[in-house]
Amino acid sequence: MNAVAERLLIVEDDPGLTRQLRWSFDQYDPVFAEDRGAAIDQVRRHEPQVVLLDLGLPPEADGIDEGMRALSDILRLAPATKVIVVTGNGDEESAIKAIAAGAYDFYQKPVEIQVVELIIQRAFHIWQLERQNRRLRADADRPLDGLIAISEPMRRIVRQIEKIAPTNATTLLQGDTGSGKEVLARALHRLSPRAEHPFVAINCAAIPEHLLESELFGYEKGAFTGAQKQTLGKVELAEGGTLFLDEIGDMAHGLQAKLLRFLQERVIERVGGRHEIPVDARVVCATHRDLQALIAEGEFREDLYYRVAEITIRIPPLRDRQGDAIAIAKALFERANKEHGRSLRGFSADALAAIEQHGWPGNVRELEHRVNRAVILADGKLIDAEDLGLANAAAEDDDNLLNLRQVRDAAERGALEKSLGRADGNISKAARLLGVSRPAIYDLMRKHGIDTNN
Ligand SMILES: Nc1ncnc2c1ncn2[C@@H]1O[C@H](COP(=O)(O)OP(=O)(O)OP(=O)(O)O)[C@@H](O)[C@H]1O
Repeated sequence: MNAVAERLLIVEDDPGLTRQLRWSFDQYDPVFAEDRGAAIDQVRRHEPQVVLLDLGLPPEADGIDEGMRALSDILRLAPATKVIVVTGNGDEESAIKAIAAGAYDFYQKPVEIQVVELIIQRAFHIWQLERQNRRLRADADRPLDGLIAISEPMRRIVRQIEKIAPTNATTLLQGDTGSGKEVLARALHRLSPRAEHPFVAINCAAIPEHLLESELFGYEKGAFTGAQKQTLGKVELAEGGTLFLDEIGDMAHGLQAKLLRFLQERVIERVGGRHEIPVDARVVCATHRDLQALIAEGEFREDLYYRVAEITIRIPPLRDRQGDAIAIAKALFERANKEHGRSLRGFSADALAAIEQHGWPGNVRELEHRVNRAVILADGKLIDAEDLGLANAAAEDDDNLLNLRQVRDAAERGALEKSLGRADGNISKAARLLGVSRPAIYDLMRKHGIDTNN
């Protein structure tokens, strides 16, 4: 944290004393004012961290009213300023009044330069410490840190998140795999009054149905073979905080009914338990699937849909968020460059063009994956399209393709086929290569008519 130049303002109407102070404190390059108006002008112009203020200012050099007004004006304008008031000999009452009004310290005339100097030094020191503190706090208060939103649709989403955060509304984040659903859910939590309480995430697609119930709702000792002790579920662990249910579209029907009950009545029952336990947790769900279509197919309960989608936020795929891919790539690059101890300079022009052109079927996660790999493997000082594994995509036979959608679809299919090929048809491995989840790769295979039994 870099220090700023120290600047002292001396508000004093006695010319003899002013001269003495100027000479004594020239290391601070002091600025001067003789009355309240001039003092305020100097505060505006020079933003001094420390002010030495004589309380007996004209037109009432014998009273303290004008000095007290100057004190309050300065603090209103620049509350962090350390104001040291100078009072008449023995006038403790005024000094105490000034301290009560926000002055940092006081000093009684006659002025002894060495003592005043110590007080001033300490005031600058405290100001620096407080500034550091303010900065650290501001960093912690920026919960959207790390979330990059350059494109208009993403900026709109961030504004929505900021509005929804203080409420308890159950929110559904709908977006393709890797598009940032979890980052947004976390931001929502951190911006909410629940921020001090836990954020508990669970991926409904990753856990087999019979285990998901006990993961979610917990179980009592002896509820089933292996249930050796009472165990709390994710819902209970999120007490006071936020429960993030990822891939809600993949939740089995039976469990949907239990989740609905929790959302309606705000109570749960542990597996093998006999009584209801009230839980106060805000629920945020996410899915890459089209819940309306799932409802039509009878796979998702309509009543649950209306409960989880009190507010729906649709996150567009990365390819539709103009400017985001490059901005996120650059931020990811900085992080990876540091993390892997490399000293690369950035992206070459062809890499940037490839990032803009690529269809990003795996969205930000794919971007993260490619940038990380490129940072580790790049030979030169700049990352080029080849390091990103995008050289072919850029040079693909695009003359034969009519529009952007077709280009993207072709790139998506190409990447899919390549990864399946490289993984010898092993879906999990192919998903890892592409940086997408298993359900997402099945969706992509369906979309491109690729046989899952291949
Ligand atoms: N706008 C963004 N700015 C910076 N990083 C982002 C952004 N969006 C996503 N990321 C990063 O991309 C990765 C994937 O994001 P996230 O896990 O939130 O996606 P998701 O939609 O929840 O994925 P999935 O559907 O596969 O669970 C994370 O590492 C996340 O930090």
